[in-house]
Amino acid sequence: MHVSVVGSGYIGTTIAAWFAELGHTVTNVDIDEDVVAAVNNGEAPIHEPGLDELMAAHGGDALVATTDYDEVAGSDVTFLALPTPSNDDGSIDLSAMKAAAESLGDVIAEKDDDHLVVVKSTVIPGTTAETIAPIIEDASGKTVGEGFRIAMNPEFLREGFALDDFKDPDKIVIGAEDDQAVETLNRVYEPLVEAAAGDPAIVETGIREAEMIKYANNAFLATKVSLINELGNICKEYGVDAYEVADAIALDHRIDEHFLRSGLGWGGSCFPKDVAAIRAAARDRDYDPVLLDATVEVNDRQPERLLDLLDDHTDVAGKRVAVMGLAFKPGTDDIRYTRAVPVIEGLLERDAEIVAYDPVATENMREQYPDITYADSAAEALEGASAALFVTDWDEFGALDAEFEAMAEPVVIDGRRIVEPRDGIEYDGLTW
Ligand SMILES: NC(=O)c1ccc[n+]([C@@H]2O[C@H](COP(=O)([O-])OP(=O)(O)OC[C@H]3O[C@@H](n4cnc5c(N)ncnc54)[C@H](O)[C@@H]3O)[C@@H](O)[C@H]2O)c1
Ligand SMILES: O=c1ccn([C@@H]2O[C@H](COP(=O)(O)OP(=O)(O)O[C@H]3O[C@H](CO)[C@@H](O)[C@H](O)[C@H]3O)[C@@H](O)[C@H]2O)c(=O)[nH]1
Repeated sequence: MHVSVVGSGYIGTTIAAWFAELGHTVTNVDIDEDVVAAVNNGEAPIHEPGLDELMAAHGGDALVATTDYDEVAGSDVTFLALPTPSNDDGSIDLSAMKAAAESLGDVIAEKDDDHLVVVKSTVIPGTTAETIAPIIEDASGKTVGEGFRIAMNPEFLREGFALDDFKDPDKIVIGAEDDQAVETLNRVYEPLVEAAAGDPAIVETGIREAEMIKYANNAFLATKVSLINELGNICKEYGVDAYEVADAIALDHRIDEHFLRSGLGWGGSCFPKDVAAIRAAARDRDYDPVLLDATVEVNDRQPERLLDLLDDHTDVAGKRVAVMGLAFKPGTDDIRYTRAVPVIEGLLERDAEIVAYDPVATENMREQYPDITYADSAAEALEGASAALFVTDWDEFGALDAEFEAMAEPVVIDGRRIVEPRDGIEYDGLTW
């Protein structure tokens, strides 16, 4: 099939590359010329393990990027993989989606065959049918079901594992109100389902349900992490090993072992924005989402708790402090809503001299904090530091050993349970 993907960010690039790998012809549209050039040169515009190889194989070949929406006309189906960031009140900003819907409508106006538009972005229930579809109708002069069709197909992949998650998903959710849209989406995913190592469930449901399933998924997982963080905080007060407790409760299949790592809490481009959006949407309908409010409150407190632990061990004013990890989690250069930001802010308030290290996210953070020092290695960050705060659980941090000996004062405050306590360091951790 000929598939087009609008937006070539974390989701758009991943799905475009995979659709090409699965044998589809793929056209990728993005407004950013640098992104388009990278894709056509066979380079990944974002950092994601394994993506370089996939882009090298298909970029400029089965996968061609363009800034020109007209190129979409030759495709059978278009996925909208555009950002839906938070407004100040938590609701989602649909400006990119609306602009793309209008451009797509102009293309559909000129097209003779039927076209399927699939919302891949995370949007509040009602958005696809009540906001996106009418814009395409106005711009194309056609109506849903006559000239074009609409569907919603949320994405559940995780950054850092994007390729594996996409090719081997637990579920594929197809939200649509007409059989032809369902059939087309099933054909798009057919080679993926055949190649998947597991047996992904295909959930055929309504458009609103598909939109809500995405928020429910993320709200559930974010709440699970906040719950284990709350329990971890209580464990610490009682000198109980929170990870032993987590391992034991995970044996109950109703709980399971995933998302039970307590620590600094959740960041990233999705949980913060999606929990904020569904809380705002609930309030919009006069429903008070007390549990989701608490989910966020627990999460907001974790960096403060880390900084309180630091204060228990040393006064960092005027001292060099290493911030170990800047990405919101390992395996990505994404710093959106990373817990590193409240940690850096807390250290700046304490007049610490910050030296930060991350294996891949340094350049992104440098744009936000140009005035702090960035080290090229973990060893360089630790050298001469009076304290080290572990913010991201990169594997390489777990292997640090002799490097701690170069610290001025070996105070190690672990936000991610990544450093093993040992002789020679003054260790404290959020949940240990
Ligand atoms: N990042 C994830 O892991 C993830 C996972 C599941 C769902 N999602 C959802 O997918 C959506 C996209 O997220 P993302 O992280 O890929 O976003 P992103 O910010 O990484 O990428 C968006 C891309 O869209 C381009 N763009 C912006 N406006 C455009 C327009 N009018 N026309 C064409 N291109 C345009 C940008 O240049 C950018 O390359 C969001 O709704 C997000 O919630 C993201
Ligand atoms: O036990 C855990 C698991 C995760 N986290 C933190 O939670 C955040 C999110 O992690 P993860 O879910 O692995 O990364 P994302 O790439 O943000 O993926 C989430 O958000 C995506 C975008 O919506 C969804 O597609 C995925 O299903 C969903 O897991 C990160 O800050 C992690 O450090 C923990 O603190 N403890």
